[in-house]
Amino acid sequence: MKQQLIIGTRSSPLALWQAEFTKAELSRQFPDLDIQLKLVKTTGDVLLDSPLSKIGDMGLFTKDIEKHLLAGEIDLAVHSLKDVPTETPEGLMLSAFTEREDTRDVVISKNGDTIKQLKPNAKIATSSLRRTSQLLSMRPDFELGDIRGNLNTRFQKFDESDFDAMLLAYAGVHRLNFGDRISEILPYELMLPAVGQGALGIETRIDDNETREIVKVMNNQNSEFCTKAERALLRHLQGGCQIPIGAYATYTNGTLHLSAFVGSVDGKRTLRDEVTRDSVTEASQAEQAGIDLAEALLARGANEILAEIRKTC
Ligand SMILES: NCc1[nH]cc(CCC(=O)O)c1CC(=O)O
Repeated sequence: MKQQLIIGTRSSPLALWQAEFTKAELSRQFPDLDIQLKLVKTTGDVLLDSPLSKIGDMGLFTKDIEKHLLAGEIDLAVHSLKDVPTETPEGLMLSAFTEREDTRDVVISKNGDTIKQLKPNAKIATSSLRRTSQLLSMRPDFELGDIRGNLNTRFQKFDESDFDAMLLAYAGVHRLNFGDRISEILPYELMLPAVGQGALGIETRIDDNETREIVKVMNNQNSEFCTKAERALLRHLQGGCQIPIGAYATYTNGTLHLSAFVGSVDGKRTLRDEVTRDSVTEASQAEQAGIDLAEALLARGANEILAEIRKTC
């Protein structure tokens, strides 16, 4: 039995919260294990401060930590699952999908306005194509801009800016105790979250059976099936580009339900569809539901929307 376990994490306050949470859970279940955190600076963190950077679902937050994992300098990596690319590097695997926090997005507005209440042509901060597309499809009048940095920095910059509102994930806002700043929790009918939003993905080396066995206690089957369905959908659609796509799965009494959205960045073309599968008992069935929904979206015109986006990415 292993005596020491080293967790690799980014050093942002949210990443540290998530790594400390993982450490606490593992310590509770394995009291004799010596668990240490190792902070890793990632390309994504460096680029956060550069205004020209285009950061997104390209593994910029995960690649550097994965190098440390492959080199054996850390035993496991704790990521926000939504920042983890759908293709995992050779030799590594996601060994646990934690129970999800509320997966919805939230509006933080200066005077407490909801999306509907915000004034015409309000200035909204978001850098995500997914949020941009869904937001503009509801409110084409909004002027969108960008606030960069980790969550704490974004709150600080937002308060000093002339933005009227910003959009964030409930999970991060709640974990860092900014919950009292939430003006509206966006219902799934208006805003589908990012694939994997609200869950942590715990990554290990494939050949490290001992660590895999230990981190299994963090796995939540419901979360695993739901996020695997969402990730299979994304893998089937994305083709190396950051695209405006949202998805949300539930898994109750053996029934998996998956909703998804694909849209143009300007929000003028949007597609939504869903699939329900009964008697799901294996992760592979959940993944198949994701692939089938992706195919249905492609057949209904997602391929044209995506082709347009790929021209510029
Ligand atoms: N892309 C940044 C990121 N990665 C994970 C979270 C929050 C935690 C989560 O959504 O799981 C955030 C911030 C945000 O989108 O508001």
